[in-house]
Amino acid sequence: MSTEQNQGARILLVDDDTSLLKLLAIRIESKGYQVTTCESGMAALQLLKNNVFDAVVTDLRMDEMDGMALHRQLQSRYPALPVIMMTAHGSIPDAVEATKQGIFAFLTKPVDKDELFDSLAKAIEIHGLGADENSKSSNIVTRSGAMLHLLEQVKLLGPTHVNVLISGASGTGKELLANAIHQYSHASEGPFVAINCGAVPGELLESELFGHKKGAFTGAVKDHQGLFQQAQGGTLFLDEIGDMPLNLQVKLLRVLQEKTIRPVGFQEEIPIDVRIVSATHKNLPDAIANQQFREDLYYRLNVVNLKLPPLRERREDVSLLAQYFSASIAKRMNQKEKRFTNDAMHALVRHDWPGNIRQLQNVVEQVVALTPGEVISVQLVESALNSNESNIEPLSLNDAKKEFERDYVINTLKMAGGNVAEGAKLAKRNRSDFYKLIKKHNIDVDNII
Ligand SMILES: Nc1ncnc2c1ncn2[C@@H]1O[C@H](COP(=O)(O)OP(=O)(O)OP(=O)(O)O)[C@@H](O)[C@H]1O
Repeated sequence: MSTEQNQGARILLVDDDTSLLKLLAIRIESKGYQVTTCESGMAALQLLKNNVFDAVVTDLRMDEMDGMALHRQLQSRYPALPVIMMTAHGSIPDAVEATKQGIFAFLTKPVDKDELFDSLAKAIEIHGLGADENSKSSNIVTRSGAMLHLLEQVKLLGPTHVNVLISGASGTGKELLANAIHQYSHASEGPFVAINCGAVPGELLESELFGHKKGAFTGAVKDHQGLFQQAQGGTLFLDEIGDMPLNLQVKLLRVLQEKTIRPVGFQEEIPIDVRIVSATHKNLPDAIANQQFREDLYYRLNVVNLKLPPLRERREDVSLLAQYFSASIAKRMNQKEKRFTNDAMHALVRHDWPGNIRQLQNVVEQVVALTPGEVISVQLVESALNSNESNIEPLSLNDAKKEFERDYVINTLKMAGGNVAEGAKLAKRNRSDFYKLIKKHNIDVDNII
């Protein structure tokens, strides 16, 4: 890590030897760090209550609370905070034991300044900068500049009631961000209701969203309240909006314009007061160009667009999230929190995370479950990364083509209102060719709308 990247990193320096404290502070500040000093473990804990630090450098031998006791306190209160311990020559505890306890580095006094700078730079490279205050008010764990900027926008947007479209790859935290928008809105006391439009078959989605009357169709054995009504006075999160069938897109647009819904089989309109946050991993302008998404609906939903970066573009969040997930498991299972060795953490930070935060969460769950002691090894992390990656099998080119062709025919038929001749025209194919495609993919034309 370069000196420029250290700018702003906040170091808490603890030593009861005041002259050494001053000297070390000047040295560390000369490298571009911000240094806060204090003379006891208790004072350090007090400072940590109201300030965020990125690393702690502490003396081992101190009266009342020594460096190890301070470290134990820090470990339970701030597990992601790296601790560098300084000690007089000859009193270094067994290095293996020290690493097991999660101490980032042991330095002998008199401290070699290059060794100190190396340890600090490495600690901040691996652990990144501390989570920011802004992220604490939502459930979003982050210290990434891009994410903190997004959270600032969320704070501003929350109370405005405008529709927000979140774009980002799978597992980047779209639902969590949608929930943060809700938390910052005036309707935060109201319900937050989420639906994945891609996971519900088209024919069911309409009644899921708008509800239905008993007997409106076969299987409608009683009145059903739709999600719009369930979200009344709150927020409705429409995940994977790009997968919504075209006929429903028309209905949704009408709802957004009229601010009323009509459950299937109902005669009367019901007024609704619901804020819409939607999300997609698809490129909607492309879907519009391919006539798979309505442009007018896009502009209604996309009053403001928030883009969630993939995890590999905010690597500074990896260690924070990994420790957060490990701590959450410990809390859930009522166990002691398991810690990663420096090498294990480095392996996580270097990884590319195609499945983003959800994948990181899976890997952490896996390694925590397979670690008998308290320290998670690099070997275990590497094997979890390998097995996890091989689970995400890419489609073969042939399968991808088949999938695309099938979706294309279905969407074209939808646009043609289920009329095969019209569909063939839109696809610029003759009718018998288009029929062959319908047969090849086993598409039920009668139920296409
Ligand atoms: N910054 C974060 N801090 C803590 N947990 C997070 C964060 N981002 C995501 N998660 C967790 O990761 C998991 C995936 O997040 P989420 O469901 O919000 O992603 P998504 O983008 O909506 O995924 P998909 O596109 O697959 O629906 C969830 O368990 C969520 O709580």
